[in-house]
Amino acid sequence: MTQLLTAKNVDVYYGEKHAVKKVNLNVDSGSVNALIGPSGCGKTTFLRAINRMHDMTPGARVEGEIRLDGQDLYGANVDAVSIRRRIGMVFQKPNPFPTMSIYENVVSGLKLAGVRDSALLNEITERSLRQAALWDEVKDRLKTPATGLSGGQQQRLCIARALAVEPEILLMDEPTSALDPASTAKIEDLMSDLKQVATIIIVTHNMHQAARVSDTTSFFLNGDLIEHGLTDQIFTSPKDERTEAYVTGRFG
Ligand SMILES: Nc1ncnc2c1ncn2[C@@H]1O[C@H](COP(=O)(O)OP(=O)(O)OP(=O)(O)O)[C@@H](O)[C@H]1O
Repeated sequence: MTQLLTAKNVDVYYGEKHAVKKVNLNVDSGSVNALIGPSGCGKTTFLRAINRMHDMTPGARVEGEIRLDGQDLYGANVDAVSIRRRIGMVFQKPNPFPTMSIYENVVSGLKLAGVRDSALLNEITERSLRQAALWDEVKDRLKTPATGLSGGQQQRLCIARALAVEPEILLMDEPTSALDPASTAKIEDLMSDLKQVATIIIVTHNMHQAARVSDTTSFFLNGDLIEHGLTDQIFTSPKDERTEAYVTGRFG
């Protein structure tokens, strides 16, 4: 495996608030990486730094270096929109475009990028919906409103929409926290297939989920990355006593 993403001395501030402190992290391509830690420890803040979402947050500031395939994502001539095409995101609450059909949701990013060839759009729609394990459930109603889907189906649609533009990395911010157990299980089952097409970084509150789906785990506390390692090691033989206290449920 090759290192796809490298974060070096990353700090994130909201005004005076120092939310992420000197974080160093390397992510291999083709892996699932979980970010865990108690509420407010900076997981989401770090995740959003990776695809420059803080560019849109008034008062937020990112320092340090984040590289994708060697390219400095905060470099002078780098366009944030092109970064978000290479690093897609799925949010906590499913957010399909409410006025669009299932099909239009999936192809929205491609259309923005100027793709007009309908055979190609159809082909990518099927491929993306299959990758998100939704194709069989929606193939006969692609032109119906996305809002007619269940919450779990809407979240898989959002995964398909993110995959359609073939991102190298997919960021997932607590993607199952608004879903029922059956929908959660479906998305967890998807992870090992998804990592064949995109490297995944997932924020989760659910330690069982991190243990089930990820290859590596990073434990955050008060903005510091306390420990990063193979998920098995983090859960069975953590090196730092704070990690141990957290993964054994003593706080958080
Ligand atoms: N837009 C913002 N403006 C100011 N402070 C913020 C903002 N967003 C987050 N924070 C603060 O930054 C810190 C880190 O928040 P963050 O959302 O990254 O934590 P988290 O680990 O993802 O928490 P949770 O698990 O509850 O989602 C918290 O103290 C939070 O209150």
